[in-house]
Amino acid sequence: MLSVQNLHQYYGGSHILRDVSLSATPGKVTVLLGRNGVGKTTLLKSLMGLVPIKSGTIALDGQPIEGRTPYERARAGIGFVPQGREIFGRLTVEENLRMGLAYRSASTPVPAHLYELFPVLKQMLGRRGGDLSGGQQQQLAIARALAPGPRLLVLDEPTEGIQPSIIKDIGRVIRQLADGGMAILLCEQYYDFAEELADEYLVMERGEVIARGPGHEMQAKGIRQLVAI
Ligand SMILES: Nc1ncnc2c1ncn2[C@@H]1O[C@H](COP(=O)(O)OP(=O)(O)OP(=O)(O)O)[C@@H](O)[C@H]1O
Repeated sequence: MLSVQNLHQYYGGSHILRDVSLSATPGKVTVLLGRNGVGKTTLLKSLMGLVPIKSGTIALDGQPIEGRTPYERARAGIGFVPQGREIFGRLTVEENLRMGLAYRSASTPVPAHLYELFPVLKQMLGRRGGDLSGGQQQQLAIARALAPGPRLLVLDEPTEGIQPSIIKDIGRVIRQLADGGMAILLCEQYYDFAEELADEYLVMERGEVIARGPGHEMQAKGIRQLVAI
């Protein structure tokens, strides 16, 4: 489904992504681990077309997308949950969800199954996004990304600053989505959460992928030590 080959990216003279290759597959959670500042967010933004790449290819179902706009990539089936959630604080929960449907017709309803995944959102439909807790905002950001029905969901550190009970709920939803056939690319620093969900893992250090393999090997390979602060 998603195939990234030999990606390089620079901010000015700084070489930020160095020959990064990875893939994400339907029905699997691919976890990207790395400490602060190794280039995870830059990689995800490159995938979404939010920052330009210098060289390399990004393909969705075999079709190159690296020349496409973020909007076109969303339409092609990629949902993005950005770091820091980027909820519209002055819009209601329902309006935030509708933003996820912006490229559909105005009468397209918010899919009801989103409220089954995140029941709290149904109770808070009229509440302003800015009045939600961090965990509720994170759930809203995930639901907004899911609203148009993506085939690949890309999440940038969804556990950052979130209370443990909501982290558990988010983990359950991610597993459920993958079991339903969605491809998931999850960028994380929280090792235990990542290990529990990973079907495949990659570790980045200074812009390079330094380790990769099946999720069940993470413990034996000592991956925790690679990302410990
Ligand atoms: N707009 C920018 N201009 C210049 N340098 C940047 C810019 N954004 C990020 N960087 C640098 O690029 C490197 C990678 O940053 P990035 O945010 O991708 O890392 P990260 O692994 O996602 O870290 P974090 O977990 O803190 O988000 C860092 O050294 C950062 O300082």
